[in-house]
Formats: sequence, structure tokens, C-alpha cells
Amino acid sequence: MAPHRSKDPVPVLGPPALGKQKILDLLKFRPIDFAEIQKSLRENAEEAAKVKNGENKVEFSGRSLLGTLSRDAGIIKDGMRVSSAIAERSDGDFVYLLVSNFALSSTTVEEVRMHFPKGARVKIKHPRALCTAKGRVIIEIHNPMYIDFLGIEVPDGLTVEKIWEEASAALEKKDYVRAIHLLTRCIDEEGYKNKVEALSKRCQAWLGLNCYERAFEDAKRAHVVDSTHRHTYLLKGQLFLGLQKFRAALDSFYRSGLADDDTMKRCARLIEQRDTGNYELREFILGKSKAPEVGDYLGPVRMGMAADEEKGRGLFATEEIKAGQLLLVWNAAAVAPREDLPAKLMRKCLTSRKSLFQFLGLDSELAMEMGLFKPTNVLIHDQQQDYIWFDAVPAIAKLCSSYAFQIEDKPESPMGLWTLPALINHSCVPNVSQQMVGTALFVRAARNIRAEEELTLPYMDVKKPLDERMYWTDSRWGFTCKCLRCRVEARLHAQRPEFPCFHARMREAAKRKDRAEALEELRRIAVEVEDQIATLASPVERDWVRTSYYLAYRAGLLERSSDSPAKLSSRVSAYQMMAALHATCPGYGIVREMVALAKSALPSPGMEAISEKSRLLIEKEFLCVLGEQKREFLDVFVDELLKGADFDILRT
Ligand SMILES: C[S@@+](CC[C@H](N)C(=O)[O-])C[C@H]1O[C@@H](n2cnc3c(N)ncnc32)[C@H](O)[C@@H]1O
Repeated sequence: MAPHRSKDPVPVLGPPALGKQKILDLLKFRPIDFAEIQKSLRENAEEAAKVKNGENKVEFSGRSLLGTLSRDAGIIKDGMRVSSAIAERSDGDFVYLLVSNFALSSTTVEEVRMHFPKGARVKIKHPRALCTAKGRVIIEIHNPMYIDFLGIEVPDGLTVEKIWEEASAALEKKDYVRAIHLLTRCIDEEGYKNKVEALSKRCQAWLGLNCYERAFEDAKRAHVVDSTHRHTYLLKGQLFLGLQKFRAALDSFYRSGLADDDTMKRCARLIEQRDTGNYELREFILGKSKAPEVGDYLGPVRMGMAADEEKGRGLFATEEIKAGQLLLVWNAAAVAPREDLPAKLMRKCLTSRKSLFQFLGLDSELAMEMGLFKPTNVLIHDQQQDYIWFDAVPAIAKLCSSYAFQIEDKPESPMGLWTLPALINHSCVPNVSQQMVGTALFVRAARNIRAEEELTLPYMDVKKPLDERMYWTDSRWGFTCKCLRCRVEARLHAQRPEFPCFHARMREAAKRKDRAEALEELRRIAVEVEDQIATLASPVERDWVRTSYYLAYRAGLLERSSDSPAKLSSRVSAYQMMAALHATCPGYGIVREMVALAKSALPSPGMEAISEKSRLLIEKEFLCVLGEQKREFLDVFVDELLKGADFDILRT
């Protein structure tokens, strides 16, 4: 059978046709380690020889090399980031084709096969013989765009019915790539009777690979031939669900008549959440259920340029907002250990242009386009040239460093990227809070926010002195924070030389081996800070400074010692400290500290008797984290916390 040129090209990664030079600039090559390639070639030469298969042919054609991949491609060696395939020339000699990708560290075998399926006819542009070992020509390529897929080779003499059988078996075995190639043969066969079924099955295979856009194209084509095809409606429902198009999913499930009740209810729930921002999380909050599946929600928020040009873009409230109000619910584009995040994001981009555009749209020079982020705006296209190179990975890695963050403030905590929330700028007196529900991020107002006010959140623990905060924003994010709190504290530092010394002394105290001595020094520092700020006219400025030296205040209030010469508690009460934390960084992991402070004011350890005003303050803090809650729920929650219960929702 002659090589078949598919009308539906397999998902070869081609150059981007996004029309923006900037994207091209972003997609830079990484240097190739030739020594490593050669080593792998030597290691694989013997194996290559065993794959000899007389039916495969390779001819040189001008500057291109035509051939058939005679072996399933795979990852040569764990972590080597190299994919390989073998083609065979007509003279019986092998061409060992090596496609290396040094940036994509966690390429999966499935992905490699998707691009280099066994039996595929390929045209290798600009072939370059790297070296010959034992008379074999070895072609090295380091960018998949130099390979054109010409279709899949199917053995001679197979009837279309037989190909259909093979395709169905491949689909059954979840060998989606092979199923796609075989079904393409059936679909392209002139006058093929089973076209709707074949398109529907291919749609299913694309879905199996999470290639939603291609699945959508096939579903559309199937419905052109038979607009009532029920299985296709079922698949369409699944793919719309995957694309978070819940209304369309529900409609498709309904038309299919094949979806079960649970699926229909799930869609209805997700639609309600998206429309109303009404997420039922109580069971999850109390730790009685797993994180529920949630749809993205876009509240009264817009993208715009920050007043301070240096900050670039930011998010703004479009109306007046009350503390606790939900602003955004955003599912992560990806969550993974730090080193795997770029590859995981890349994979997502390869299967969904929505992710790709949103992600590249994060680059401030590229886009200022809120439409990209509307949950209901799903881009569905099927243009091969819109797929991007593997080599976009370095660009993605670069963007990761500016926009991704860790779920928890622990070195081993995974990193994630939440596209729209990633545009919220930093402040040391933030006005929004964020909580993680599974891998979805909930962003709420942590204070009352005026219409058109910029939304801000802290990029780090802001219960730290000015110098330490400055060090963090500068070294990790490359900017100097100019929020009001930083400006007030910078002025204090300039006027009173004690302040920079407090910070240095705190660092020294933390290093001391003798814990009692360290605590004593911290208590002394807190008393001295209190002396310095007593003259500050503004109570809120005093709160900010207290929060900056919280480590010292904590030692004075929570780890008191009866023989301590420095009596901080006679100068500032635990309640005042709670209020200071709440005024400075509401919603930021301070609930536990507030509870500890409230309990510290009790004559003896116990949960019942914290003062009414402390309890009210804790409830106010909850509002910033959980939004408005029913009285009964709030009581249960606060009581549990006072008893020492820990809640996942308070991690972030
Ligand atoms: C996660 S991004 C926020 C979105 C960014 N403003 C943009 O236009 O893409 C973080 C970057 O924003 C800028 N940024 C955030 N908060 C800032 C602040 N308070 N002052 C100055 N620059 C800030 C810094 O360049 C930082 O590296």
C-alpha cells in the first residue's frame, strides 16, 4: 500500500503561527550536549541493529530524508530527555534518528510516541549525519519541526474493514495514537460507510490524549454527517467538561441521552458555582470531605496597568467590594514539583490552545487582554501551525519564575501556576487573601475594597522586618516594594538608627543555641520597639511595625517567663497584637497565631473563656478567609480551632 498522506496531520509540533515576533524571540534554542548524544548512540547502536525489518524503506530525496519509523519511539534513558526512533534505508542499512530535547525533562513515553509513532512515514528536513558507527548513518535532529509526518504505514493488502478492526482494538487498549492513525485511514477512504463511527471513535482517541480541540473537530465532522449521533454527543459533553464549558457540556449530555444522573448533576452544580460564585465548601473546610471539583469563577475584577508603572499590570476591583467577598476561583494550569513545572505546563499547552494563550499572555509585552482569561472563552481551533515547539520550554521556564508560586511556604512544597491570579501584585499590607481548595485557588477580599482599587496580596510572609521583606522582594522577584507600610517603615529607619539594629539583633538572637537566652533577647527587642513606636501618632502605623517585629512580640506575649525582666505584656496586650496582625495582613495564615494569642491572655490554659472581643476578632479574620458563613458553622469552626484542630484551608 502506498504511503498515505493523512488529511488530518498527527500532532507534530510546528512553528507557532501566533504572528508575534515576541513569541518567536521567546522560543530560543538550548545548547545541545553532543557528547551526551554520542554516548547514547553508542549505547543504542546494538539495539538498533536488531530492529531490522525488510518492509521499511528509506530514500534520500534532495535535502530531505524519507523513511518509515520501524520502532516505537521512546525515552532512551530515564531523565535523558531524548527521544529516538529508527528508520531504515532501502539498501537495508539503518538510519538511526535521534530527536533530542534537553529542555523537557519529564517527557513521557506516551508523548514521544504521539510524535513518533511506529509505522509513520516521515520526511526529515535538513538531515544532518552526526557520525557513522559500524557503517550506519546516524541522523541527529534537535527540533521536531524538522520532521514532517506523512501518515502512517499500514501493511499491504489490509482491507478497510480489517483496519477498522485494528483501530477498534487499539482504542480498546488505549493505544490512542495508533487508533488515531488507523481511523484516519478509514475516514479518508473514499465512500467509507462507517464514517460517523470512525470520526466518533477518533474523537474519543483525541480525548484520551486530552487533545480537546482535535476531539472537537472530529465531533463536529461526525455531526455534519449525522446530527443525531448519540455517542458523539456524549463525547462532546466530556470534552466540553474538560474545557470547563459546563453549559455546552450539559446540553451535549442531555442530547446524547446516554449520560448518567451523576454527570448531569455535576454539570448543573458547576454551572451554578460559576454563575453565582456560590461554592459549598463547609464539609471540606471541616476536613470531612476531599476538596470538591470546582469551576473557575471570575468576579468583579479587571486587568489594568498599576498606577506605579514599575509594577506593570495588575488586577483591579470593578466595583465596591466587602471583606470576605469572593473575587476569583481559579484552577491551576499545573501543579508539580519545582523542576517539573515547566514540562507539565508545556504538556498542557500542547493539548489546549486556551492554556497556551493564557500562559504566553502572562508575558506583559504580549498581552493585556482580559478576554484571554474569561472562563467561558474557550478557543477551539484546529490549525496545525498553532502548535508550538518543544523549544518553548525555556520560555515557559522563564515565565514560571515570574508567575508560579509554592502552595505552602516550605522548600519541598510543589509549585503551581494560576494564570489570572498570577497578575495580582504584591503589597506588605495586602487587601486580598488566597486559599487553596485542592489545587484551585480561591481569592477573596480581605478588607473592604473601593471600586477601581488595585488588588494586592503578599508574595511572602509579611510578619517580618522591613529589611528582610526588601531582601525577599528584591532577590526573588526583582523589585522594591513601595507600599505605604514600607514607606512608613523606611522613614522610621532613616529617623531612628535603632530600627536597623533591631533587625540585626533579631537575627543574632535566632542563631543563639541557648533558647532561653534567645527568647529573653527577643522580649527585650519587643519592649524597645514598643518604646520607639509609642510616639507614633497613627495607630495603624503602630500595628504595622508590631507586625514587622512579630517574632519578638511573640516571644514576649506567648513565651513569657515569670522571671523575665522585660515585661512586654504590661505594655501591649495579646489582644492588641491580634488586632495588629489582622490590620496588617488579614487572611494570611494568622488565624492560628491569633488563637494562640487569645488563649495566652487566659489565666490558665483552657478553651472556653477567651474574651468576647478576641472571639469577635477571630471571627472577623475568618470572614477574610472563608467569606460569610452561617452562625452555627462559625461556632463549630472556632470551637474546633480553640481545641487545637488543624484545618487544611488555613495552610495558605
Ligand atoms: C506575579 S507578577 C505580577 C504581574 C505583573 N505586574 C505583570 O505585569 O505581569 C510579579 C511581578 O510583578 C511586579 N510587581 C509585583 N508587585 C510589585 C510591587 N509591589 N512593586 C513593584 N513591582 C511589583 C514585579 O515585576 C514582579 O516580578
